Amino acid sequence: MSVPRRVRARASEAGLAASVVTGGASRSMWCTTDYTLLITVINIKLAWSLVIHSRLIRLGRGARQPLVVVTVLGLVLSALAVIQAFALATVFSCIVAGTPIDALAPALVVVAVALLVRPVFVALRELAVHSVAGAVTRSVRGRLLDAEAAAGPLARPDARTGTRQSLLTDGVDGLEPYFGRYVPQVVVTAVTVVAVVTILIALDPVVGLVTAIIAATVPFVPRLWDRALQARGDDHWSAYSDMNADVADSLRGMETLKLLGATTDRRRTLTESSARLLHATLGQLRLSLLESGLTGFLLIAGPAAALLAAVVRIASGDLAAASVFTVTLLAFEAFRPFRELANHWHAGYLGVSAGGRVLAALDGEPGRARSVQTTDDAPSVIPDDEAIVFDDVTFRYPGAEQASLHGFDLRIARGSVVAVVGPSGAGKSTLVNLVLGFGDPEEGRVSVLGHAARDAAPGTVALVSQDPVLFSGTIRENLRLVAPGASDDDLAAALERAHAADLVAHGLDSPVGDGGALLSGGERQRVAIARALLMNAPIIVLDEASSALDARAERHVLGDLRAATLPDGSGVTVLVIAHRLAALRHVDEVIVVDDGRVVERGGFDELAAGDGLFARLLDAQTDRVDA
Ligand SMILES: Nc1ncnc2c1ncn2[C@@H]1O[C@H](COP(=O)(O)OP(=O)(O)OP(=O)(O)O)[C@@H](O)[C@H]1O
Repeated sequence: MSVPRRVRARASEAGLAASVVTGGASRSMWCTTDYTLLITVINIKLAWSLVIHSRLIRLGRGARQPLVVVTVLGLVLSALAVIQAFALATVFSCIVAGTPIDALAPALVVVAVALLVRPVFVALRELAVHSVAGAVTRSVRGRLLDAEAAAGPLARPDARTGTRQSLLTDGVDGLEPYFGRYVPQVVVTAVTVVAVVTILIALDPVVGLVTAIIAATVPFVPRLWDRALQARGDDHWSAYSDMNADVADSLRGMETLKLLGATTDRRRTLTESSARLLHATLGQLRLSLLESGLTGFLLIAGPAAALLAAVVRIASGDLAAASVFTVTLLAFEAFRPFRELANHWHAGYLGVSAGGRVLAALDGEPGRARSVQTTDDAPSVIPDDEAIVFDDVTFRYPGAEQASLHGFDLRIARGSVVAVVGPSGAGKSTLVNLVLGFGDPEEGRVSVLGHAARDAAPGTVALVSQDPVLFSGTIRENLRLVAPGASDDDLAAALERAHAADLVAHGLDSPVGDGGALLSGGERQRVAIARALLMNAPIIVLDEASSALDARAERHVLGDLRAATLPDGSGVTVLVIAHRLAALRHVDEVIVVDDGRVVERGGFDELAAGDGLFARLLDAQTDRVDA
């Protein structure tokens, strides 16, 4: 393989074959160039498809612009490094050739400028990396939270809180280095390697080819362990999120564990999950070190092989001796981006392990697996005066063998106050979940104000549960959550309607504590009822929401809710699930549910006077009170 004389001449003249590979190049050289470029392009394509996980790339769509900026800045830094290498090679060649010191000035100025501007671009790139990280985490975390909210509590009943929390925090954070550093570096590496190898081929095809072959091998090394590394990454993430879930469970249930005398057993569980995490971390580390060792060897072997090839070519007279500096420094630059990429490799794998789970959580966005609900297709035949309609509904929880509701029919008129009662496990909470649109029936339809429940506009149904969630902050902040524009008078009025005047007297600025810990159970429930009233929702569902109040207060709250109206003057529909039946004396209708079906319905007095399930449940409670 001969090198064009013209190229050799130039290389010997300046120590720099530098830039020019022109039309005068021989056919054999072009063949070599084509071949090398082909290898490099295949290499880039493979590296891209194997190193970059295309499904994961979708997660970075919120950060396209800063990603481009980081990549461009990375390319500028690489270009500076190559220019600096050229200038240094010129300096060395001139020194060796005994060129007067004045002639070195331009090259020294280039080196000085490159050294001076480099930190500026490094700083700019760091800022851009943080923008990518911020944009990716904001967008992915937002989408995950939306998916969580849309899925509702029934979608992933077996998902542990700590596991979901890990995904939302550390899992999303794991994507930061993947997108901020690893992905742009893959592009920078690919472009730099192609550019530097092309220049080396122009200098000397043999040296260029040797560099190209070793450079093409580097991205394949981690591929040898790809599956194992990914499996170890998955193990590591599972162990990590399981341990977090165990810690979260333990913290939440600390008092219960203490009262049950189960702290020792719990400690053992935590020790075991820590040991599993340590084992998974060490396993991943061992494999990473092995892979880093081999990659590191290739990164040293690459420039060394290029230097060796250059020495052989110089010895055979095919390359000017002065070119040795250019070849060596450029060969080093061809492998430098790989070194940076290798540093981010670990981050890349973390991102891949976490990203896979993030994608799984986002699968089917907005997040709810649908079953057979057909309301969309069927024209609505819901009369205007009906707020909630269950039309021959059969519902089964995901994975459950038995249906929890079968052939369930129920029509609740707008503005009415209706109670649903029944023994434990009858299906009352299931009914509430379906009204809230958290699940889809296997058969039949659930409609809320004429729409499929799952399509009801946000704010249509206000739920107050037995153990409502209050957020750390003041009473005012908790109420303003649903009515940001409400005045203090509005807040106080809502609290009074929820029979929480004592809390008004206390002051709206009173802190409620973590999860409402500074309030009693009854106070928490009343604040939650006031919050539901402030929502101005046309339907309010109280699921054992007044269970912590005394019987008189519970009766009063329910009585007041009868009078609740919306801003347009229409009445609020109230669905009450209650165990304390005596408190339901003034509701419009009582629906009695048993074994997933409506078994009785009617007025309180009518059912109480009968001999059905309601009368038996009422008798049982009266007997208990009498006893
Ligand atoms: N997430 C779930 N997965 C599977 N089955 C469930 C799930 N939640 C409830 N069930 C089952 O559905 C049936 C109805 O439960 P539901 O919670 O609706 O009863 P309930 O009337 O509200 O009972 P309680 O008064 O004790 O709260 C029960 O057999 C229960 O075991």
